[in-house]
Amino acid sequence: MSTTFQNIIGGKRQDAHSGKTFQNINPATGELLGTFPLSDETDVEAAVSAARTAFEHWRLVPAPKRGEILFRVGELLSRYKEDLARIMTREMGKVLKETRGDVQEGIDMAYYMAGEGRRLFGYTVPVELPNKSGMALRDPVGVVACITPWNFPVAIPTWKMFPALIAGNTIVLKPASDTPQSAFRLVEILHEAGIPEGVVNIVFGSGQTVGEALIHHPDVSIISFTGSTESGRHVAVEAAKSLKRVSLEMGGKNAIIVMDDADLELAVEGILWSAYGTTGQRCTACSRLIIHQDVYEKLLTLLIPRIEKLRLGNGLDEASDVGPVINKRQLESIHEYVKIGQSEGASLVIGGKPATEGELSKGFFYQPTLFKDVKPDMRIAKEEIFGPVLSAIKVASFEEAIAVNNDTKYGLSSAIYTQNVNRVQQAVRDITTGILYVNSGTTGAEIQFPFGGTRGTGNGHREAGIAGLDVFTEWKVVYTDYSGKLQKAQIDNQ
Ligand SMILES: NC(=O)c1ccc[n+]([C@@H]2O[C@H](COP(=O)([O-])OP(=O)(O)OC[C@H]3O[C@@H](n4cnc5c(N)ncnc54)[C@H](O)[C@@H]3O)[C@@H](O)[C@H]2O)c1
Repeated sequence: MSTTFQNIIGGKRQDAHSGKTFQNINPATGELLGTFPLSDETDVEAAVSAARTAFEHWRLVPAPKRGEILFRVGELLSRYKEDLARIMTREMGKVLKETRGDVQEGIDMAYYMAGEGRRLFGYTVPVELPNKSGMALRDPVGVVACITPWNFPVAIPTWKMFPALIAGNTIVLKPASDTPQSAFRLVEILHEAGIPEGVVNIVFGSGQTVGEALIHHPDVSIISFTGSTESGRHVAVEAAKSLKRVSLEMGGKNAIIVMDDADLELAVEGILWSAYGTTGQRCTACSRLIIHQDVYEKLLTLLIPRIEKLRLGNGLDEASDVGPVINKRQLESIHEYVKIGQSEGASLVIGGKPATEGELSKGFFYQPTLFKDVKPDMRIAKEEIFGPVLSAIKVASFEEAIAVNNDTKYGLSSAIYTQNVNRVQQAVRDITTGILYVNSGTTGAEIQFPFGGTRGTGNGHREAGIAGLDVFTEWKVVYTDYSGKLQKAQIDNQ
């Protein structure tokens, strides 16, 4: 059943100023799910204005009280978890167990940040003069624009909004146009939990119009962006013109290294989950498999039948392992990369085509694909494909494995399978990445740790954990001199 949705601005539901709309489609079936407002600068202006007004009272609400509201958000997300997971599976395709996990990330973040309401630690340290004190505390920054992708439609907005909210900021959320319904429901739940009107606003529309207007709006203090490196670079360049603070979480070309001493059965489990989970459409998905030459053929022999057994299907069907890709454009882009891989001389072992049998023909399904004999400088080994395509690369040594892993313009997640404790320690030292997994796949971040990557994956910020608060707060240092006289630092104590 298709429904018409509206923006939520200042607590009120509103159509786009233009009156235009766009459609929300189920990628597994092609079915129309809903119609959303195609907003423009006027809608952004209204949303930023509502957020700016709300900031003046939200920043004064004691943080423990803000935490109580976030705690209720966590409770409501738990209550509505199944509904939200089904909305998400319908609009972006990943299988139910994964969309339940996506909501769970939001629940975890709500409880974690609710607790921060009674911490938000600053610090005090001694000062150099007598009868004087000093402390550093965190101030909110103002209006935060959250620009989010479609692959984690609930988790990613919560990773941005909850730390921003606990710190006293207000929000304009612009979700991806492929997954507007999950974001809409999330904002409804925030309001049901008691988030005051105007504190969280949602505006639907394109990156080129709504996103741009947010980047350039003088009352937006921070852009918190997750998406492709190409879009993120553009956001950074545009925001730099007004010295706007930008936090970027972008693409990945993540690798699993399998050494000659690895537990190969265990490695196969991690490879399957990391490469084909979410149909390969995770920023942390494994798309490069770096295998020591002594176990190369043996590992592939174990892996191939397991890939063959993966069941493609509608994510709402509990029997499905792998859902569709997000849209036709992405399906075509993946297939283009497969053709590039073949033309570069890689050997296609399995998959390599859109899946069109029976019901699959209605949606955007792609066969789980494996290439072997891939060289590190081939495009399929260098560029983010964002689909179920894995490239197996053979290496002769541990050192070569590390070098191949690090030779990428991205740096989000890496993994190594080995039983050798010395190699583990060397990998911890030498792999340049934001996240490293030992004897596990490249996915599975937990919200209490910093999340983000090096090189083209990010711009030095991290989301989640305590580090996530740094994006949304400004340090303020307060010196109090109770000596009753002018004391000059660096002068009077010489
Ligand atoms: N590092 C991470 O934490 C992380 C997590 C998930 C996804 N990703 C990355 O996201 C990408 C997939 O998501 P996507 O296809 O939605 O990315 P995308 O860059 O196309 O879009 C992301 C968001 O940016 C908006 N946008 C696009 N152009 C814009 C512009 N000019 N100005 C402002 N906003 C603009 C889009 O409308 C969308 O809301 C992949 O590259 C993936 O690796 C990264």
